[in-house]
Parts: sequence; C-alpha cells; structure tokens
Amino acid sequence: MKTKRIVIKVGTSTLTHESGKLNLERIEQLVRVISNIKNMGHEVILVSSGAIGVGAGKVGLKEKPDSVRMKQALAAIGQASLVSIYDKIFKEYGYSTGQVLLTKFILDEETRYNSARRAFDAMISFGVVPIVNENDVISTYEIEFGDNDTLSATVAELVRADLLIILSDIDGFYDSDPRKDKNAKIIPVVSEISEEIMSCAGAEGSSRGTGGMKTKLRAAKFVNDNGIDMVLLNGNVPEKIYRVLEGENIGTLFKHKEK
Ligand SMILES: Nc1ncnc2c1ncn2[C@@H]1O[C@H](COP(=O)(O)OP(=O)(O)O)[C@@H](O)[C@H]1O
Ligand SMILES: N[C@@H](CCC(=O)OP(=O)(O)O)C(=O)O
Repeated sequence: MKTKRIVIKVGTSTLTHESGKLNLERIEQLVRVISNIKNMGHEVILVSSGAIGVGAGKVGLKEKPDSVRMKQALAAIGQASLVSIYDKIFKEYGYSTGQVLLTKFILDEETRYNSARRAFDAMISFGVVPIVNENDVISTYEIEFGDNDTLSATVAELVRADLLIILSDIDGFYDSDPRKDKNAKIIPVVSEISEEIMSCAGAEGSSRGTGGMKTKLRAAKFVNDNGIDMVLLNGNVPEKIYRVLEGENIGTLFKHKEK
C-alpha cells in the first residue's frame, strides 16, 4: 500500500456552522470515512482544530476573542466536548481514540521528540485514532504553533506519514483568494512552493479559521521537503478522501520532489 499512514487535518471552518456550534453531520461523515479507511488497512492520525470555536459556542460568544488568555480558556472548554464527540462516534464504528495535545516544546529536544514519536507509534499499533491539537492552555507566543496547519505538518513528519491531507472550506489552492477574486482559478498540482505561489495566498483565513492559506503553503513546503505529499481538499464532502486515495487529482496536490 503506497499511502499507508495518513495524517488528516480538519479546520474549524469545516467542523463548525457559522453559528460557531459543531456541524455534527460533517463530523459524523468524517469519522465514518476515517473508520472505513482504517478498515481498508490505512493508519490515520487526525489533527483537529475547533476547540476555540466550540468553546466560544459553548459560552455563547459570537466571535473569537482577541486575547490569548480568553482563547486559552475557550480552547480548554471546547476541547473536552470536541474529543468526547469524536470518541463517541468513533466507538460506533468500533474504534477508540487517544487525545494528544502538543506544543512546540517537542521540537526543542530530541528526548521529547522521540518520546512523542514512540507514543504515536504505540497508539497506532493499538489501532486507535490519535486526535491531535495544540495544547493551547500552556502555549505562549514562544512555544505555540499558532495554527494547526503547521502542527499537522510537524505531526506528519514526526510519524513519518506517507500523506498529509488538509481539509478546509475551499476546493483547493487558487491563483488568488477565490472569496475576493471571482476569476480565481484552481491549481491542481504544485511541485514547488515558489515566491510566486506564496504571493497567491491571502494572509487571512475565514472568520472561524485561523491560519488562512499562507500557513497551509508553509505546511506543504515543510512536508514536501521531508518527502511527504500534501493534498488540500474541501472538507464539505469527507467522502472525497476516498477519491484522493484512489489516485484522483482533486483539490490541490503539493507534490514532493523525488530524490
Ligand atoms: N490562494 C488561495 N486559494 C484558496 N483559498 C485562499 C487563498 N488565499 C486565501 N484563501 C482563503 O483561505 C481560507 C481557508 O483558510 P482558513 O479559513 O484558515 O481555513 P481552515 O479553518 O480550514 O484552516 C479560504 O476560505 C480562503 O478564503
Ligand atoms: N488549537 C486551535 C486551532 C486553531 C486553528 O489553527 O484553526 P484552523 O485555522 O481552523 O485550523 C483550536 O483547536 O481552536
């Protein structure tokens, strides 16, 4: 199997409604697809955003607050619900989950890095689905990934994944932000993250997302440099993941260079 180990990152905009509350239908579909992919013999690590968004929904905030302290509190409030919902649905399909909260600390020292790698390998050997997020409560500016695109790329390298799939609220990478430019055209394959490609990405994400397209391109560059392909796909229909695994070019494929 060419793509045995897959890291799937799902963004807040895919997991929540505009109200900020969870899109349960979407989560059900995603979990069903991941469970089915595991039944086919793939190993899946899920990097899920949404804690801050869900936390905001739980306490009745319409917008994400600016202050780090508030975001941290909302992340803690939201993460508990997020993971318990994933765990409940995965259980229906016969799979268990494990919660992994990471900070950039894992990159500082070989010991921590290797320890995280071993824990992932052990979890995967039990057949469970690791569900990863940043540990926002202890993250400060110096140690935060800041966005889960970067985190997912780090995890893909850490677990030596064969493929990183980033699910977002857009069909792929365009030559300019399609929300601002009606003539924007999708780019099906990117083989080099050049300055020109970087300049096509808008800095801002949607009101619910955090990273925007720039962090997704940086994630693509990082995994490509480490020999891993990345696919950016719309998460609105999680079944599209099957088509990616069948080799169809949907979304945007960021292809690593063969050495
Ligand atoms: N060149 C581009 N191609 C596609 N989307 C872009 C581009 N530049 C900026 N964007 C914006 O990036 C958004 C996705 O990022 P974000 O809101 O952070 O999503 P997520 O929550 O999935 O991480 C899209 O909705 C789109 O408006
Ligand atoms: N740790 C944060 C992730 C924030 C983030 O990167 O969001 P997104 O741009 O939707 O992937 C959370 O769970 O809300």
